[in-house]
Amino acid sequence: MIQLEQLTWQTAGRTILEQVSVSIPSGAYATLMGPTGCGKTTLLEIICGLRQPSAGRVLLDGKDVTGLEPRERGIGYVPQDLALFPGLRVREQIGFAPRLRGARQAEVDSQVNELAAQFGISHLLDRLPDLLSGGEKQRVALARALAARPSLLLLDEPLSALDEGMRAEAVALLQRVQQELALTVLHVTHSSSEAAALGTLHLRMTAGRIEVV
Ligand SMILES: Nc1ncnc2c1ncn2[C@@H]1O[C@H](COP(=O)(O)OP(=O)(O)OP(=O)(O)O)[C@@H](O)[C@H]1O
Repeated sequence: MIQLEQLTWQTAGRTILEQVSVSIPSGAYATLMGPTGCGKTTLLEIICGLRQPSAGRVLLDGKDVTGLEPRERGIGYVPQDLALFPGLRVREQIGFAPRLRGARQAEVDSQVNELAAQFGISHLLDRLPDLLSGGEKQRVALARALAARPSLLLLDEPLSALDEGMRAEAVALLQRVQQELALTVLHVTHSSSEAAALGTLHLRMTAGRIEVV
């Protein structure tokens, strides 16, 4: 369960988010749409702790996480540009969070292999990100986010770089992963068909506010 309470974010004299309050129940697949520049990425970054709100609170399963570091929040984040680490091979990207948790090598390897199989990227484990296609990068970024074993997954337009066929495949993959892992998802998209296919809760942001549609 994510609860956003009266979140406000101001910068350079502009109010981008204005007292945004919304609850997303555990296990929901929430989609968030809204015009470009309205503050969707800003909201995701506040939820995962990459930005501090000017006011308001973020609660995860009833716990106030507003002051916690990103890695203390148990949130998986796939940013718009995917942000793969340039010098790391796919196995190191996916193994990053388990390593950070202090997992032993055998445990890291087994988790990397399991996620790679789940995402159909086992044959790519020794590649650097420069040598991956857009769709392959997107799968690696998702696998890397899930390696942190999050209960909440934040996705910022994760399918926008994909062609129609790959997008349909990715939608099916997201549905399967969300159900298998009982994840709560907040997925930003500009595509109403993507939102309709995936969402169990539809949110719209306009003029710094969010409403359920
Ligand atoms: N660090 C910053 N300093 C000043 N303005 C910023 C900063 N970060 C974001 N903004 C502004 O805040 C607004 C919201 O940006 P944000 O990236 O959250 O929008 P968005 O809804 O995700 O857009 P898009 O759909 O195009 O990805 C934009 O007008 C942007 O220019």
